[in-house]
Amino acid sequence: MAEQIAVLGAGSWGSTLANMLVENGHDVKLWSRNQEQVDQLNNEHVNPHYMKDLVYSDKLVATSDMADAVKGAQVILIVIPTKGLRQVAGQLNKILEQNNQRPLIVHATKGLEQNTYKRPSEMLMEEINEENRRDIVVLSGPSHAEDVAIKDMTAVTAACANINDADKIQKLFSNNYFRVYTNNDVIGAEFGAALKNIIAIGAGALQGLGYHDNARAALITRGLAEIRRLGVAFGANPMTFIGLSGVGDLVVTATSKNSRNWRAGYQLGQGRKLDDVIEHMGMVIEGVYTTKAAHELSLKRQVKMPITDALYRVLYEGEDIKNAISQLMSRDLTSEIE
Ligand SMILES: NC(=O)C1=CN([C@@H]2O[C@H](COP(=O)(O)OP(=O)(O)OC[C@H]3O[C@@H](n4cnc5c(N)ncnc54)[C@H](OP(=O)(O)O)[C@@H]3O)[C@@H](O)[C@H]2O)C=CC1
Ligand SMILES: O=C(CO)COP(=O)(O)O
Repeated sequence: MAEQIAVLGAGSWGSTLANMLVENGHDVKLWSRNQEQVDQLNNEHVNPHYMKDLVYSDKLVATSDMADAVKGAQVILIVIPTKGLRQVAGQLNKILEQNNQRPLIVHATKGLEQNTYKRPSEMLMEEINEENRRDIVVLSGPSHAEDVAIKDMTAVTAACANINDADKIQKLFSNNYFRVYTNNDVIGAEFGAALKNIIAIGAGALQGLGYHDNARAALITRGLAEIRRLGVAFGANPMTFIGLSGVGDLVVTATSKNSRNWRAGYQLGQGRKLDDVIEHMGMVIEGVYTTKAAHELSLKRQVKMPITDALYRVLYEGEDIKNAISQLMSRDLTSEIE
């Protein structure tokens, strides 16, 4: 059945999902704060800054008026980088209050908030009144926008404490190339999504420095061990980390040139400066900010995250990457299984 869906955020992922939802037969309004981008999407059906090869459906309606996007929507999908999420959610809350609206809210944001270390669903629950929302659904998993745009086979997770809401999102989003599984572990899905970006930067850096397959496999495996450790300390189900929003997303991000986090790491490995890498990416590199949040959180919770700590020193304290790698490799020898 066709649903009315609002998508907030017209970057790479938001605009690609909005287009896919139109092709799934839904009535979709895509909100962007940028009027020029809205005009390009409506008139030329392109979004060249974010998705240079995608021609969008002429049934997709873009708008820079959030109230217009949201009016009457039964489902609202939020695809805003972590840094802007609270502000957009606050704006949305005012509109929902005025309309007396109670939609199902889904987000696809992958990060942790600076200083508070909150997960995206926690930020959304704080910013959007309980009377104006149901449980939050997390859409996560190995899903580069570039692959979904060309209808490559993709499988993701819809996680929600209320499994009926996860089921609803599973049905709305799934099609013959995009398969959605459900999970009730929101904490695990969000920690997996946020923390894999740190490891992806590390994997790119290793490649930029000239390391090979063994190094990448070691980083991914031991990276997953520390992602799971932090997630479980906050109540995540350890099984989630061997699922799509765990190892699945880690593998795709840590092995693909489509990943902005991997590309950032690669350039750092090749000797470029962080500010320069951020400036030239033109899209969000969530892992840079999540490294700081996760490093601080791991100290606070006394959870060992040696790879995250090494990357923190490289990104925020100017340590040479090669030194950080030697330090990692010369730590006390330990058991693989805790
Ligand atoms: N790209 C991908 O393949 C995937 C991305 N994700 C996650 O989705 C989230 C969004 O990523 P992605 O779409 O790739 O990011 P992009 O950098 O491609 O786009 C970000 C979008 O968010 C908008 N935006 C940023 N801050 C604000 C704000 N304060 N108010 C309003 N709009 C804002 C930007 O607007 P403007 O252009 O005006 O700056 C832009 O439209 C991230 O957390 C990412 O990790 C998840 C799965 C896949
Ligand atoms: O989360 C993603 C794919 O699942 C996107 O990763 P990047 O942000 O590294 O491009």
